Amino acid sequence: MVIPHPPAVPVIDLAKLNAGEEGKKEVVAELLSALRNIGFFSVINHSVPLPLVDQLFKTDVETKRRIPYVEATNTGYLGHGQEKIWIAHVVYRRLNFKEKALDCKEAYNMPACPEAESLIPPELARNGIAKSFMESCHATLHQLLELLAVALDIPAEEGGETYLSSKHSFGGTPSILRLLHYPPVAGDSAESGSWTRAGGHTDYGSLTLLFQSGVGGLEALLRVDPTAEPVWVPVPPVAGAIVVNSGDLLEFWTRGAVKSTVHRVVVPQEVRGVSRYSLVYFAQPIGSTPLTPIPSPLLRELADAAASSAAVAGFSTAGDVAKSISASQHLWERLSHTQTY
Ligand SMILES: O=C(O)CCC(=O)C(=O)O
Ligand SMILES: [Fe+2]
Repeated sequence: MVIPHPPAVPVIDLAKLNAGEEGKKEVVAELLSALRNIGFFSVINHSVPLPLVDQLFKTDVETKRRIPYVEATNTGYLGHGQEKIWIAHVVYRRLNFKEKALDCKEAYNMPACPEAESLIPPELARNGIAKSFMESCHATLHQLLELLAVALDIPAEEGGETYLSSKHSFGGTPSILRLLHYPPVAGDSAESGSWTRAGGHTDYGSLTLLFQSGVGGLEALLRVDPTAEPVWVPVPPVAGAIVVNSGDLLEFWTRGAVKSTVHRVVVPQEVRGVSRYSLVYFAQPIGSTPLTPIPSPLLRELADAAASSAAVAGFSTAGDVAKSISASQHLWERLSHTQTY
């Protein structure tokens, strides 16, 4: 469906945090509204050094290929067609999209924790590139989780501002940093229907931080009536920005008040013949973290309405998975449906 004025993905300027309490209030409100509405936003004036992003984009394919994929840790290299990400998502299946394509991409997953240095290729371990990048992603993750905790008004006796960030240690979690390369597409092959860059899916963790090269194609599914044609909103590259989206765990923890938005990567006409690179930091909490609701008065107020509308719209992953499982059980369950080999 083409809608005349699709909503734009909000851009949140973290520099406002330097403008005292008023600035912080504004950012907190923008963050919650973006997560509640589309589940995607871009942040500018963050503290992740951009030269590191460029260095990681340039990682040589041979370097990545040398480290084979290991299912038990979800790390290493996956080549073209080895992932078919769309099929894992129960909500997506229910929408009955025709897309059953393989993902035409290569992915290289690194554990996003300091103790995993032996799994980081020497080229990226040298000069501490990978480690510095992960540390700065982690610091931004904490900053965003603390702003979200403020937005949700979590009481101090429950952990307050650090309720969410304290569950996301640096190390000791299955968080990963993923280097993605989508090869150039020739002619009309993108329309053949047998493959896509990344099929529609939700992310399995809490928040995802994504850095895109200047090449577009990422799209978020707008939550509309599931019986109508889906509406995809472009998530365009914004120079120097991080794209942030909510994953399944935030949907569980907020009882559906924040959704885990379905997204995909397509090949717009203007970027055919061009490689696309992205870097994705998939944040996961400590594996044993339960999927129980965040203690928040605001969420309690929203819970009933959100639960019933989510159930009606059929967009709730929360309703599809037993709530008694832990964050890592959810992750491994989702991963087990993703690989094609
Ligand atoms: O490459 C992108 O822009 C998005 C990739 C993505 O959504 C994923 O790997 O989960
Ligand atoms: Fe994703």
